[in-house]
Amino acid sequence: MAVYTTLAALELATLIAHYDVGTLVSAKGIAEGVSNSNWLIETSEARFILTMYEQRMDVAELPFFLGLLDHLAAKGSPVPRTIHDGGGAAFRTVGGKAVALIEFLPGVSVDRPTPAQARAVGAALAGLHRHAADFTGERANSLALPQWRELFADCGADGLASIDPALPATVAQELAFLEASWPHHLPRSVIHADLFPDNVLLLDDRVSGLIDFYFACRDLTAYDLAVTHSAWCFDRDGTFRADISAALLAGYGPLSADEAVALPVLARGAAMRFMATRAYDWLNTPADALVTRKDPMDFARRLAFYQQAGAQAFAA
Ligand SMILES: Nc1ncnc2c1ncn2[C@@H]1O[C@H](COP(=O)(O)OP(=O)(O)O)[C@@H](O)[C@H]1O
Ligand SMILES: N[C@@H](CCOP(=O)(O)O)C(=O)O
Repeated sequence: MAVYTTLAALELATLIAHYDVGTLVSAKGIAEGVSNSNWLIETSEARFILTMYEQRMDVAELPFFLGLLDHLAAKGSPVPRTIHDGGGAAFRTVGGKAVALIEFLPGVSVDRPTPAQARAVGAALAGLHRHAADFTGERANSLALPQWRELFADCGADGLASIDPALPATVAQELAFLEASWPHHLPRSVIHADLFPDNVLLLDDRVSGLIDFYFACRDLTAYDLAVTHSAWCFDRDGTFRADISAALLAGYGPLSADEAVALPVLARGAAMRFMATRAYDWLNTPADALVTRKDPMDFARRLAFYQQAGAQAFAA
């Protein structure tokens, strides 16, 4: 459940009155998501998403995230626009917390994509990278290799072993491998960095929304494809879906020779990135917290797959 803060009807109506969007009709908390509080807002004119940024968000970074949404939407990516208030501001403050009103996009997140949907996701990701090319905002990746090492160190060997006895050795070996082989020289761009199925809205085979840009940053472009591959190409039981992989890669389009060679290493990195945050959260989320912890072992198994399959994981 991701509604950490309650907002009284009067507070909501007062907030909405600062925008040229009609009058408040209803507001419902949205249970999905883990990071921020979200409400589905209905006004006399349209639907919107109201996001309240919770403790993990550095408000100084909001202009980057919200500016990126506006830039991509203007270029034609299926990304929600930020609604600006009467004074032109992209976010406001309520009870000491930043809030933004965002365009509501239709569509549903799928659990088990079809190849046609995976192809559309690949194409939408390529479009996002193209459309972001002239975005001037800058944000470094705050969850890159050095931070994975820090997060695993914070977990401690005993903590990792409490998740799985083999995890401390797996993590130590893989960090050493990635630090020695990370392809720092590849082309860079603004990337989404978290394009999981729950961050993509689909209408049949069409991508109607790319959402949740709060990990977006400038990093290796092909790393974004590797993240997306690691998130989309496995069944719930961990089985690799070669058909989804082939469709996602075909939808994305051709990579440079260097990027294609680097994909297996980038995918191992992607698996480690999500193992790191999930393991940290697994050990540090109180039992009575409102959010459901995500299993780090899902990505330990994907890492083992990428280690074993190498380039075969990306065969056409
Ligand atoms: N622009 C949008 N249009 C439609 N639904 C949205 C939009 N933004 C968020 N949502 C809904 O809210 C949920 C949580 O949003 P998300 O940004 O993923 O939160 P979190 O950052 O906490 O994970 C999404 O799963 C989706 O159902
Ligand atoms: N995609 C990440 C979790 C990030 O949460 P989100 O709800 O903000 O996308 C994972 O699966 O570990």
